[in-house]
Amino acid sequence: MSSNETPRGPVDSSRIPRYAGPATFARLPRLDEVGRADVAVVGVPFDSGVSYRPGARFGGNAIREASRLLRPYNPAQDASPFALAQVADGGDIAVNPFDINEAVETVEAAADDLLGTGARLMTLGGDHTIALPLLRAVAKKHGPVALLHFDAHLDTWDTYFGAEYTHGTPFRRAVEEGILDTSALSHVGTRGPLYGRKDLDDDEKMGFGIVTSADVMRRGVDEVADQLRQRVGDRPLYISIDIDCLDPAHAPGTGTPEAGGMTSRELLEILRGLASCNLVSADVVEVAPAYDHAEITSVAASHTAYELTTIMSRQIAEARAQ
Ligand SMILES: N=C(N)NCCCC(=O)O
Ligand SMILES: [Zn+2]
Ligand SMILES: [Zn+2]
Repeated sequence: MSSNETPRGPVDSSRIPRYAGPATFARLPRLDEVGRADVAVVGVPFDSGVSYRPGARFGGNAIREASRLLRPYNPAQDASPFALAQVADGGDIAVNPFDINEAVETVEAAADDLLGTGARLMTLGGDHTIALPLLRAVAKKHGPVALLHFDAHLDTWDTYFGAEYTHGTPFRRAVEEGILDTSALSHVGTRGPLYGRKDLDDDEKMGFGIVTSADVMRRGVDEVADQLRQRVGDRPLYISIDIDCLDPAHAPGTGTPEAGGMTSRELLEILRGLASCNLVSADVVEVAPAYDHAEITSVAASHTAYELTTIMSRQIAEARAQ
């Protein structure tokens, strides 16, 4: 879309029932219907990197289904994200479920292609393994990026069963590869048992700060968002959201749930507090609908992706206006 074209928005749910027709994210047009997008929403049906319950390969489509109820105006950010920029659903990246190395390469290549069109990426579903190839692609474009990683887990472990590419190891690999700006890294929502104290020591050496779920509760969302904003500054920022950052009460449909997590309200409010950051791409991973009830998890994930796309659309519109 060039700057003088009006973005094509979602199907009007006051005219066509929102439960009718195939699901795209927020009932937006498909990418092939609009040619190119400022924000491409893409599913990644991959879960061969999990260490416990499988099922995140179905996350992207569950989030699309739950996103039928999203409406075009976001009052929390005073913005109509799909009118400010062209947001479109780019479908799924077809990854090999039997070969993790090949899957990682496929995700990176698909992300390269989409970023090469000038789009920012909002990926849906998959297990956390996919953050590594997505970060590789983003870093090729922007250089090493700041990372805010919302998760119960550190995901900076080394290997599982000798495997380097798993959902517990993407951010150690990313630090090793030099694709993260190690002066601006933070986990948010961390909690639960670890393998040993060394997990935390290693993580700190890699440059990560930690805001635990208990910190969010004690200090409150505004103070946490302020601190994260300061840490990130105006660096290009990637936000990776493992839905298990939420308490299992707010996100039961996930593969490695841990008690004592954030509420969906806390997560959404922290994200809104990051609206001024230079968000270049984001993911929402680890939604495993087979363990969900009443779409609790996929509704939370769809609203999370909505806040993230709103941040990106606002920034695209602001940059155009300058
Ligand atoms: N990235 C997620 N969701 N979980 C990582 C858990 C790794 C483990 O089994 O210790
Ligand atoms: Zn996790
Ligand atoms: Zn994770």
